[in-house]
Amino acid sequence: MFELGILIKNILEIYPADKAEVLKDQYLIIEDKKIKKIASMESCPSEKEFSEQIDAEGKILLPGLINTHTHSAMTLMRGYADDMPLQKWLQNKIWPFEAKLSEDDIYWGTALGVLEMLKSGTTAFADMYFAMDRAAEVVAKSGIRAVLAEGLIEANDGEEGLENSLNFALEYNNTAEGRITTMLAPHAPYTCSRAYLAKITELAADNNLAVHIHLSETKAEVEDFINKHSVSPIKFLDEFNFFENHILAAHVVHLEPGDLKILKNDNVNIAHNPVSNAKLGSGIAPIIDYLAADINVSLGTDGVSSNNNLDLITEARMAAYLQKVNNYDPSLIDTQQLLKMLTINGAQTLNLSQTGMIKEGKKADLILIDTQSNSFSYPHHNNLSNLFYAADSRVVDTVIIDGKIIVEAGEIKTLDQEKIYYEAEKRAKRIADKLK
Ligand SMILES: CSC[C@H]1O[C@@H](n2cnc3c(O)ncnc32)[C@H](O)[C@@H]1O
Ligand SMILES: [Zn+2]
Repeated sequence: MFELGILIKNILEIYPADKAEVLKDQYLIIEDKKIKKIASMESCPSEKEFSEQIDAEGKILLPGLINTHTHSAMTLMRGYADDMPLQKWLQNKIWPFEAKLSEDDIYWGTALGVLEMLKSGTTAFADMYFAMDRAAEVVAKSGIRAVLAEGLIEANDGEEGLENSLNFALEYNNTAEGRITTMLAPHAPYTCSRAYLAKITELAADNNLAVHIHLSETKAEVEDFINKHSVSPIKFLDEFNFFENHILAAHVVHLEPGDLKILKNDNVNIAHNPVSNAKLGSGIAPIIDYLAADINVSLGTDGVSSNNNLDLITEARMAAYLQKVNNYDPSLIDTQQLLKMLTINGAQTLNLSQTGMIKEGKKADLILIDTQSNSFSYPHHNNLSNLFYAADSRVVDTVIIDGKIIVEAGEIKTLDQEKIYYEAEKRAKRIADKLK
């Protein structure tokens, strides 16, 4: 049947993200999954010409937010392991819990993560975890966009795991009507050997796949690495051309001399995770230096166990505040930069160049923010300021992905929220009880 498209009318303001300009009193037409037209309400066509229409009075339109580093199923570990440093947290609490996860647990943990991401305005995310075929089921059902990768820890996964992760990446790339793409994902240079990482580098190049990795997250990790290998993790990877593929490097908090030059020359994409870095006491990534060097910086939440939510609006606030306080300079990282990190930069990081901005011809991944919501606060001098400095994700009203309305008036249309809460609670308790 011929699809008539969606009309969004009376949009208070549009923030395109690729330019600082704010468009006021607009309408936008979505057709065939894409943004067909953006224009002033003065020339708005009749709503009869459309199959669906949204009245966006009092609402502002933004590109969908992009979470460039998470482990969705870790929602099951929310509140299970707080107030610990990274290695102790992983070794004493997280890895023992993960060893007890079944594939169904991962399905329901991912479902809880995706539900929370959608309701908080995230339209695309990058996930590194286990049993990603089950995560892919959730992505397909929910309508979200995702870049999925099977995480690899050499001691657990070995050659067989590597082969499986490649098979997953090849089989699932460009599935769910194109909403799922894939990467390879060695966990970190301290859990994978040179030979293993070199093999992944070769496989990524041969199969045109990007690579997602945790990199230089804590001071102790970098110091231990240097003691063992005599060079920093970044220099170590550079020695066998790891960075020649498209790289999504999560964290990148602690640099050694020479590292910044490598990141810049090799166009490494950095997923900055300020809340997780703060909570685990890992430090503050020098993103001001990255941005000054024209390195692409986007934002990620990391897993819920180190955050403890998936709210990119509060993540952005933390990103700005940490740079301001750490450098004694309140002018650092303004709201337009936050918007860019959450959208265009995220799209570049995930190789999703058709998303991340509001422009005719781009994919219709869009969110409407309700400026009348209690959480948005008053007065309204500057709506982007209220969004990032006063609000939280409860202000998200509508989420559209690939031209489809997924969240309407704050309610999810594609997933069974009550069932997800029930399953997540039951499964998280079962594992925690076993580990007591
Ligand atoms: C191999 S799948 C991903 C693996 O990473 C673990 N993880 C979660 N958060 C972090 C982090 O901040 N640094 C390092 N590793 C992390 C997760 O629990 C999985 O085991
Ligand atoms: Zn992580």
